[in-house]
Amino acid sequence: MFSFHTHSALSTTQAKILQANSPIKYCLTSSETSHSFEQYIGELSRKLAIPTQQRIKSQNDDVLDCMLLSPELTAIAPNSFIQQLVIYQDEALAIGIAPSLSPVADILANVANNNVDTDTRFEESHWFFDYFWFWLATFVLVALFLAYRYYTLALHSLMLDSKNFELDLKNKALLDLQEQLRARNKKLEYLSTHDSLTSLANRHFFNETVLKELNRAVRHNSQLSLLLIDMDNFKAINDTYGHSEGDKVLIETAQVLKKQVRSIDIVGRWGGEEFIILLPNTSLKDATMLANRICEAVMEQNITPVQKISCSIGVSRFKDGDSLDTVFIRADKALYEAKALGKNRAESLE
Ligand SMILES: Nc1nc2c(ncn2[C@@H]2O[C@H](COP(=O)(O)OP(=O)(O)OP(=O)(O)O)[C@@H](O)[C@H]2O)c(=O)[nH]1
Repeated sequence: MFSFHTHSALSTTQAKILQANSPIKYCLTSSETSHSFEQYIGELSRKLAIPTQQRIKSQNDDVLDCMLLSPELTAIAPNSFIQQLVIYQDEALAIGIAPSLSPVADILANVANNNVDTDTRFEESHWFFDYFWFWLATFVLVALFLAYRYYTLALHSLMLDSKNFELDLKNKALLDLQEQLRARNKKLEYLSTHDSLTSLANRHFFNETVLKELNRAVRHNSQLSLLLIDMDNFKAINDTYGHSEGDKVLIETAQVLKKQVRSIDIVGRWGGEEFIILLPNTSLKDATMLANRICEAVMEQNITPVQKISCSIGVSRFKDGDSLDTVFIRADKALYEAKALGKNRAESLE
């Protein structure tokens, strides 16, 4: 492939050579070594009777194919020289070397036909080199812009990461707080529904549970019984051993009661030294049997230093239209009966 270079597009070595041969203006070069081109120029020079053209070589391989028109050729204006090259193109064809030179011939023909000033034409054909600084500046600007974009994006991403990290920490702290809150709520709920001394259901929770169980019993047409338990001679225990020993008796008795019932039964502390047990799906007879078993179990306790302690129990059952109050009254009557009959026993009232 052949090309024309203006001075500005030539290498330093080429420019020097040109200067030495001043005022030569243009340099016809090929990127490949081309003997046919040399021959072509030689032939043309001979036919045009142009003083011998001069081929200048340098140590630089790049310039090996640089063909300079000798200083004598400056007598011919570049345009007219080019025109003559075109004129002799046919002759070049005749000597069989033109085909490999067709790119050169095409360029020359275009220049001649368009009647374009060679300077302009050649400058146009080397737009890249002539606008080198423009392209370089554009490239640098684009590179700077991309670097800036990358930098801002990276910075943004870093800031987001840090924000995310911060949010993660806050989120974790919130989750911890939520967990603590949940645990406290659970504890509060437990405290509000259980007796602090015995850990049995308190009266409030027991009342709520009775309502649910009563509804269930009505729905399933099942029996529901109630035990009212009162410790015997508890005042004497307190008086003899002290209030804290009395508390201990209440705590241990609560454990005995829990052990005697099923998991579906609800044991509560009604108040003072009184306990209450709700027995779902239990007849009055079975409830009375359980009450007697409880009396025996309480008696079997050996609490130091009180040792023997007993309780009395009143038993009743829910009938149609009953509420906790009405059943409680009958159970209390039965309890009174048990006390009256000598304590440490169970009595029932339908
Ligand atoms: N240690 C302790 N004593 C309590 C508690 N609640 C009530 N008492 C006591 O239980 C005693 C109940 O006494 P009373 O109602 O006279 O009944 P009692 O002595 O058991 O006699 P009977 O019921 O007839 O067998 C009182 O002395 C109350 O102070 C408590 O939580 N802890």
